[in-house]
Amino acid sequence: MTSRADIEVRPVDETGFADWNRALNTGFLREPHSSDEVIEARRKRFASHRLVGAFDAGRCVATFRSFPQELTAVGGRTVPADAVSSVTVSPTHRRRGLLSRMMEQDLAAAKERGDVVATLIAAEYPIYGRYGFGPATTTTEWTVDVPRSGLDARWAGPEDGGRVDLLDPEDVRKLGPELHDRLRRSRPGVIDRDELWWQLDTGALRFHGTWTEPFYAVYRSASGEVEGMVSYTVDDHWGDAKQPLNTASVRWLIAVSPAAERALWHYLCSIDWVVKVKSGGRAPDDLLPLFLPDPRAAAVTTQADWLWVRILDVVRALEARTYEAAGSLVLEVTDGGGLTGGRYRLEASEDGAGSCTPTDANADLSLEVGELAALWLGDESAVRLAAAGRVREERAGAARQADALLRTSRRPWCPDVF
Ligand SMILES: CC(=O)SCCNC(=O)CCNC(=O)[C@H](O)C(C)(C)COP(=O)(O)OP(=O)(O)OC[C@H]1O[C@@H](n2cnc3c(N)ncnc32)[C@H](O)[C@@H]1OP(=O)(O)O
Repeated sequence: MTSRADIEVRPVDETGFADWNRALNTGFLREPHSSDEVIEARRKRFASHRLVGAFDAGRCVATFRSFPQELTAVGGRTVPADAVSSVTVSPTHRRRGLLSRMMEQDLAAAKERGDVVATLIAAEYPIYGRYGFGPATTTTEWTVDVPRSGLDARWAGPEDGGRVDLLDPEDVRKLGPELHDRLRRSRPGVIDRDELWWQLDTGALRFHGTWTEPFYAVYRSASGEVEGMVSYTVDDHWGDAKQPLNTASVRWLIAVSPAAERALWHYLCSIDWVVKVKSGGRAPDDLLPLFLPDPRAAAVTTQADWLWVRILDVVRALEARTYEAAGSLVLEVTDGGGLTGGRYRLEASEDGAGSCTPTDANADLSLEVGELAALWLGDESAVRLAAAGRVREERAGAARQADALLRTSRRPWCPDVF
């Protein structure tokens, strides 16, 4: 076995990209070699990203990629994030510390650059807590049993003067970015989508070899404003008695008004032949079930952690968001990675603004930096974490007070995978 010192971890340039891509496919258990077209598409997609590989005797055996991202905090301000993806270690080289080496280097560089957080979508829950990440949003998928929903099957469009129209991919590339930008500035947990994201989503850039065009529909309000958009596919499934049993699967549905959400869900549930609608990943408090006369027709089929956040700068993270109540709280934050631990006083004022300063005062609440990430976007409850022994109250009632400050009336939502 090669010793740890003989395996080199270094940035990957143009010349090493095909080998890096082969190692990435291998780690994700996909066909190792990609076509030239796919390699070119990925090269284009990752051109501005930071690619790292680990090399044993010249062969790439581990991959890591990070790139600049904007994440919306509570209140609508965005913070610069170091988005981490393409994390793989070949089965021949696992559990020898390669991920730790790549992650520690990347987080140190992100801190140095001034990123406020690092983000990722975890393949498996146990991997990233050790690096200070915590689960900061939850994803929920519903499957709607359409005939049971109680929706009017004769529905012929929104009753509010708005309208739903089908879109072609090129229209999506024109109208989607502005709608998404409006959404992300109002919804904590949403991340930015760049132009290449829209090209990939609409088949203009083909990343995975095969491409099947999905359906796209838009909701416009009575005044003609674009307020919602959905992308979905439908399978072709018929029962033995020749009855249609199709399932519509939402790839994504974004909206900036409840009217748009209502209309798009009703639209999906009214497509002839469709008896099931799979919602795709939503926030756990999504409005979907409430739009159905019988909310039990929407059954939760998936509920899991989604966006993981690693706070790199406690002061800037806590000052970037707004607060639900006025108050003061001293947090003792432990950071095994040595990037942002310490004792901080959080002061939230009546207008919702927060200030955060290092302090020597007695702590109210002690917690790991990953638990702070779980609280930061408002998804988790400090009272719940205290009950589970994951945060410690140094003053009775501190967890309840933390919830009054940090929790939000709506849960955060990250609609994308990256
Ligand atoms: C953001 C994303 O890209 S998510 C995708 C993550 N990638 C995958 O799931 C692909 C398949 N898995 C892999 O490629 C690898 O197993 C990885 C990347 C998850 C881990 O890489 P490794 O080099 O084996 O990790 P490394 O040796 O640095 O492990 C560090 C520690 O994490 C633990 N660990 C690593 N992976 C896991 C896991 N999947 N489950 C539980 N613990 C894990 C190790 O046991 C080790 O613990 P220790 O320090 O107490 O001994």
